[in-house]
Amino acid sequence: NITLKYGAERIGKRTDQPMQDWRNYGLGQFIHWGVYAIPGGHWNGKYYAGAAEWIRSWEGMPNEAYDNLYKEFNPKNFNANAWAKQAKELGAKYVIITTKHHDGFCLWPSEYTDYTIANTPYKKDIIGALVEAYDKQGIDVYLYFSIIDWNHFGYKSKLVTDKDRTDYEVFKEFTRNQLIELLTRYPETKGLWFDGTWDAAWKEQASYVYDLDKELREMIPGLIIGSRFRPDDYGNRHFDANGNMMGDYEQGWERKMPNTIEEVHGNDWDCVMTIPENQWGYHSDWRGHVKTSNELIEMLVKAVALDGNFVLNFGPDGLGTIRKEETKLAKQVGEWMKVNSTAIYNCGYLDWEKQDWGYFTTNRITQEKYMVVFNQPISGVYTVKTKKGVSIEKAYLLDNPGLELSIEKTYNNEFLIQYNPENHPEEPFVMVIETNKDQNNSDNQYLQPK
Ligand SMILES: C[C@@H]1N[C@@H](C(=O)NCc2ccccc2)[C@H](O)[C@@H]1O
Repeated sequence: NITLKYGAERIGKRTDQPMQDWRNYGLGQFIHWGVYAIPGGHWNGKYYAGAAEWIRSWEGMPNEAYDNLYKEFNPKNFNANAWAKQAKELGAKYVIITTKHHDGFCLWPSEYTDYTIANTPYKKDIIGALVEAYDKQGIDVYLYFSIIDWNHFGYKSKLVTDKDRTDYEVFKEFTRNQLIELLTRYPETKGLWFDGTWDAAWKEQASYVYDLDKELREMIPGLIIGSRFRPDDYGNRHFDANGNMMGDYEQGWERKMPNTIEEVHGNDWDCVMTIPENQWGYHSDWRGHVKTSNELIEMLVKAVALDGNFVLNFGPDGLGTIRKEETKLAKQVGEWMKVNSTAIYNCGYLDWEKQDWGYFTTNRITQEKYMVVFNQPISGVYTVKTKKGVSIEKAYLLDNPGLELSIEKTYNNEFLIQYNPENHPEEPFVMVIETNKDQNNSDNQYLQPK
């Protein structure tokens, strides 16, 4: 073990209520919105092949042109309540909203820079409107904040000269001021989702970030911050020099997912996912693969089955409209959630052997167990290998509890559930299974001591 002053503050999961609530969300919504939505991945009639929110870094976009775009930002179709209502129908339990992306443009009227919504034709506080709207829908609000800030003179990716260092000190105080300002203006905030912390300059700031982390957490008790914020004494992020995770959950799964529980290392984690291959901000010409609702549902279920949360990204356009492809997917996923969210909310990993037909999830409160089916076996036989001494006593469809499914027990304690759906559901479905160990099993209620 290496002695660290700024390493992991805790070993193992946080057990307080705000973190348990976070752990039980299952599904979240990411919103990437800002000035980059105006060009939408094009400039001067040319197509930008990168991620739309990075267009300022493209040689086809002169910095001076980009840095004046905010003077046109006037999203006349923006309706915070409509966005929050759509998120509710999607079934999202929390939302992560970009307050400031790498370009440094602030969607709130920050007093620490002029590069904010207050100095656009729109003028009004976008973050305030969204926090209020999502709160009204009962959706917890988390704020995305980019440490990278291409607009601030003091931001540096690496510190070479003395001037870099003195400028960077100004940038560090600016960053601290903006974060305190955000938590002061929006005390409903449940957590901060930091991004853009991979620079060498930031990785040298272990003690400053440690102190800032502590200061922010003291402002809002229970505040949740992931592993993409603090560097340890040696500049490691996510995991310190002893391999212990820093922060409250692992934030490394961006557009990718773990495949096994071993890769999760017993930590909480989120997967943040784009609908196209790699576009977070609005791009008017999505190229490559656009995920279907069934692909997104399988990612969501896989995340929950491996004890994580799945956060689906939406990139509204320059006028504040959520594009039709995203609206359609939100509706499709939401319809599936209306029927099947019992296997998602408050659910997590069940340590039974993964089977080809799909994923197990279990409710952390009731211990109820679910089989979420994506691959119907031609045989109609669903194999379940339980733990020693655990037998399956009942199996039925979540959306048709009256239809009990037949169960065969093999000699080596495997259970074969038979189900040949007449209607071959064209979408994933859920089976509920009851075991001899379940409190909620009707027979057991009489067997348990009074
Ligand atoms: C959540 C996304 N993160 C931003 C990004 O720059 N990702 C690229 C990246 C992803 C992982 C490690 C380093 C860099 C994207 O612009 C989105 O905001």
